[in-house]
Amino acid sequence: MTEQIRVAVLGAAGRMGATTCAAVEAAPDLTLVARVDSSDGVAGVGATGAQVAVDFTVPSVTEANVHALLDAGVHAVVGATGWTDASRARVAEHLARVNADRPQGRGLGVVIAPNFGLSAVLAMQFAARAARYFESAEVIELHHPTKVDAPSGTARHTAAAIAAVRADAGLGPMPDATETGWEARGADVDGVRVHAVRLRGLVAHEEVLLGNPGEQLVIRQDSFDRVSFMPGVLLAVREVASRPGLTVGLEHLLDLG
Ligand SMILES: NC(=O)C1=CN([C@@H]2O[C@H](COP(=O)(O)OP(=O)(O)OC[C@H]3O[C@@H](n4cnc5c(N)ncnc54)[C@H](OP(=O)(O)O)[C@@H]3O)[C@@H](O)[C@H]2O)C=CC1
Ligand SMILES: O=C(O)C1=N[C@H](C(=O)O)C[C@H](O)C1
Repeated sequence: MTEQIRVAVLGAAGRMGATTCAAVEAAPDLTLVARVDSSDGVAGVGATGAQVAVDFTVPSVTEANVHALLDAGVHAVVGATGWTDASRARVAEHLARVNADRPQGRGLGVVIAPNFGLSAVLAMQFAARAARYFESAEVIELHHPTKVDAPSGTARHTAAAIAAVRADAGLGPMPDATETGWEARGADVDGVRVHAVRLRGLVAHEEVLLGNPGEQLVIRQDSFDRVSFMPGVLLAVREVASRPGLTVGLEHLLDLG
């Protein structure tokens, strides 16, 4: 029999949490040992024997959950949004501290992925690859109307990557003659405009528009069902223990990073 990885799911009653519980239960090498909801709190996860916890909670609690998991000696796979450079840096610093006290080769790992869907990861990669060749770039994310945060974590990550590539290539600000009505031009993420659509019937979708004189490149991905995120989530659950420290983005587990 293959060695089982014991998994806890935080936010288990939510849309992604419930889908993750089903995927873990269906995986022959994983055992679901805890379903943690908002009424339970994260404190008891260590006592469940979980080796890895998957966090699909909400932006307001996910960072605190990760710190509690690290204090309990549990690896973390994080899909919840709301992460910033500062909160990621605090987790990296916490990891360095706990791992200094752990035996060689037994360090804790945290994988934070703004999007576990292969189509989304590839769209972000393609957009970053293309960004240096275009004068203009804008991001449109489209989601179900029950989503609490905007713009999406994926769109922020996409825009930040485009901005980094543009800066590296020495591209200046994008052409934009707007003088009035800035509220209609979307959020500014590192100088890249990001537009958020909330529409009944949608799940999770993103378009990156790249423009030059006389031409346009559109990169689009669609997650029609939350099962699309599960291969990425399960990959991270299986890999996190062999990646001590902080990993941001599923691309690094797919050898795309
Ligand atoms: N990385 C990725 O690939 C993806 C990321 N996401 C992200 O995942 C997150 C969850 O999305 P979704 O499932 O749609 O949202 P839901 O609102 O359906 O689920 C969130 C769940 O977390 C629970 N929760 C809140 N606080 C706690 C807590 N302290 N401990 C345990 N559980 C808690 C909520 O319970 P209650 O309702 O009782 O408060 C709820 O059941 C979002 O940030 C979303 O953006 C979504 C899809 C893919
Ligand atoms: O809330 C969602 O649904 C999603 N959230 C993530 C995000 O904000 O990027 C990932 C995906 O877009 C679905």
